[in-house]
Amino acid sequence: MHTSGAATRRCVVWFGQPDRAEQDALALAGWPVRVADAGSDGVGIRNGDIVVALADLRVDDRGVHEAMERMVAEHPGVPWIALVSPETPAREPTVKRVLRDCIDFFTSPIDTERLQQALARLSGSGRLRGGGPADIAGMVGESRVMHQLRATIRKYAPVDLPVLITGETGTGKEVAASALHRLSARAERPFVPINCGALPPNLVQSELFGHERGAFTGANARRVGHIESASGGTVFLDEIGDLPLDAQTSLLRFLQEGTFERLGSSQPIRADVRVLAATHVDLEKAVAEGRFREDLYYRLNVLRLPMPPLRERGGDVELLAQFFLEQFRQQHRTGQPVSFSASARRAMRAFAWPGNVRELLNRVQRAAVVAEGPLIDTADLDLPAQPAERSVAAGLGEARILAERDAILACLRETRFNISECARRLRISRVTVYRLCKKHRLALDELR
Ligand SMILES: Nc1ncnc2c1ncn2[C@@H]1O[C@H](COP(=O)(O)OP(=O)(O)OP(=O)(O)O)[C@@H](O)[C@H]1O
Repeated sequence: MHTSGAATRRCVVWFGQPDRAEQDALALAGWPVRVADAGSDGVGIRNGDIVVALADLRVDDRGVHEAMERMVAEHPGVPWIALVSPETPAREPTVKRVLRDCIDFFTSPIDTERLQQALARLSGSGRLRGGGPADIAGMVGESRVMHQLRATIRKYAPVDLPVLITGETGTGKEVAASALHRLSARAERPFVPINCGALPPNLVQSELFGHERGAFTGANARRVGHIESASGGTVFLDEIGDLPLDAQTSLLRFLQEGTFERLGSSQPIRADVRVLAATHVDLEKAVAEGRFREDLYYRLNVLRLPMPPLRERGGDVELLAQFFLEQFRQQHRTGQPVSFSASARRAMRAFAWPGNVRELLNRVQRAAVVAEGPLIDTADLDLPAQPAERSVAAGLGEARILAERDAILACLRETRFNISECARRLRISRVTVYRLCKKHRLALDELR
């Protein structure tokens, strides 16, 4: 990628050909422009950079559009804004796909003032962060599926519609719901999570919508329900499949009309609340079996967010394990253990994680307590051991090489690719870190 402009903490990477006035206007607003070519190797994010990418589609050139489509698809974690002109073939499938993946678009002549405002809004919304494992606060993961998930969350957050979050238990559905809230215009208002499965069936209506005094035996005072208390904000209905049918009917009415009634009252109350729902059961099956209202299902299922199981997130399992270990060490002010042995890492990678991220968190916390030395081992995690087949079969020489590669890669990940820190931990020089990366064909740019 060829770039112009100085190294910076935040910048616009403009894939295309901005004119001088456009570049100057953004630079003056504190957004230096790096001009880049869509056919280049990547967005060129340097460590800690905060980047917005502009997909300049103002030329009628199929090659450029195809390159842009590849670039946008390969960097779902970056917010993209499209620039179009009357020359842009907006009906071309390639162009349509780029536009679909962008969070906003501007038409030529570009209103740079409005563009500056859009960039300022993006900064203010907390949607822009430097690259790093916790790109959306509390959501760790660098795998492709997690980048895609974060891009979808950013896209759904500002749209004031229900989102149905699906996925196995412990995949982070509540973490995602909280992110959708924090990245929305409702962020300053309440976020109210409700576990529908934990509510006693006879109290669900009252818990959700409140009750008047005397509405039922024991209702000694008026009570405001969760929906009303979330006014202006977001409710997150976890385990929505467990909602009894009468509460489903009230919820449907609320979603359709924006009103509800407290139990024991016929006075409709209006509340402005966004509804997010989650399920780990097959809601379609519940509909087919008559346990869940079909009309409510369609209302909730406007935008769908499937959470990937941990076993499909590749190296994220190690990243998350190290994250939880560091959290534990900070909370409990303990010095040891500091990391995981190579066999523990193999075991974590091979395990199917039926309880997903929550199970990993629990196992790491337990292991942090029981481990004796500086490294958590497979037995501390109570996981089945995985033989290091390749090393044994290949003899000692190759085993040493593989161990060296594993150690350097693990340390790079733990230090989030901070070369100086990695060198310090391994007690080698920075030059040696680079030399070993070259020797083991570890492409730092790609791994980052
Ligand atoms: N990507 C992630 N990064 C860091 N922590 C995570 C991540 N995903 C989940 N967690 C943590 O894992 C635990 C389980 O997450 P959460 O409660 O959001 O899962 P869930 O899918 O809602 O579970 P359930 O189906 O049981 O309701 C929480 O402690 C959460 O903070």
